[in-house]
Amino acid sequence: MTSTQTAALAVRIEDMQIQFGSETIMSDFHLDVQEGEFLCVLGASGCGKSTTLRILGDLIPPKAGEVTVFGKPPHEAWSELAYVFQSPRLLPWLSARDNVVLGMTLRGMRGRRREFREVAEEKLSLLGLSHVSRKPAHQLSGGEKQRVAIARAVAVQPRMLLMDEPLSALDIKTRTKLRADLVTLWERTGTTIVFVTHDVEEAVALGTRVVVLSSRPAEVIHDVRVDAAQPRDLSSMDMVDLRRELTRGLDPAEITGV
Ligand SMILES: Nc1ncnc2c1ncn2[C@@H]1O[C@H](COP(=O)(O)OP(=O)(O)OP(=O)(O)O)[C@@H](O)[C@H]1O
Repeated sequence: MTSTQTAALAVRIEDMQIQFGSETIMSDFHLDVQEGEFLCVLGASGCGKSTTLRILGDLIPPKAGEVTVFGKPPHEAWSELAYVFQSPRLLPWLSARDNVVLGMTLRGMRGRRREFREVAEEKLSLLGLSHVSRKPAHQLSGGEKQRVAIARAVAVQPRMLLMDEPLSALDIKTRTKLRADLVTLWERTGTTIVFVTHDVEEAVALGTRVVVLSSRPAEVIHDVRVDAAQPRDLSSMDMVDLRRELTRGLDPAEITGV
């Protein structure tokens, strides 16, 4: 591999082993993510998707193997990442805007509070939330809260967003709207996104690339580039075929959106 290719790599996972007690979740696992990619990760329940995100974010170490994020070990790269989880994890008594500001403060970003608020307003506006920016988080709907969580993650200007089933708790209408917002966000910022989901339709709606992991020990059983322009027609034959292809080798009980 040339140095130019290395520079374009956001994530490199080589021979990674994950073990909890006597259980081997992954052994010799490989995955590369290119900078700027919107990678969707599908896979059997318990195959290690969330654990892999935690390893990238330096929350836990792998048992063995080499993991680099932007060419560095995860403990040197964590400040370039931001997480979005399935639940929004906001402080309920703070306004939407101040939850975003808090994220920037906790990240140790330098600046005046007024500047932080301006950035927060801008990110909330990008996600269609200007009208609720002063509302306390506990008064927001589930979809609004998750948007605030995404705005909070984006406000720290991460080079990579790690998203762990961020839309799965939302109703279909909100989910569909948020998918479109996420694509807009990705197009405008160019941030690398690694997005874990159980929903095949969601993966093909969002990703520039979709990988599917087998159950333990997990390995990549499908790795597909999705070149279709956004917004995508999910009922087109190409998309229907792609959804079928991606579900081969997966337990139908563990996935949705086929
Ligand atoms: N801290 C831990 N201690 C022990 N076992 C763990 C720990 N964290 C995860 N596991 C186990 O490791 C396996 C992989 O977990 P992980 O959450 O990464 O799976 P996943 O692919 O994200 O699953 P799902 O799709 O169901 O969310 C599971 O069997 C889980 O029970």
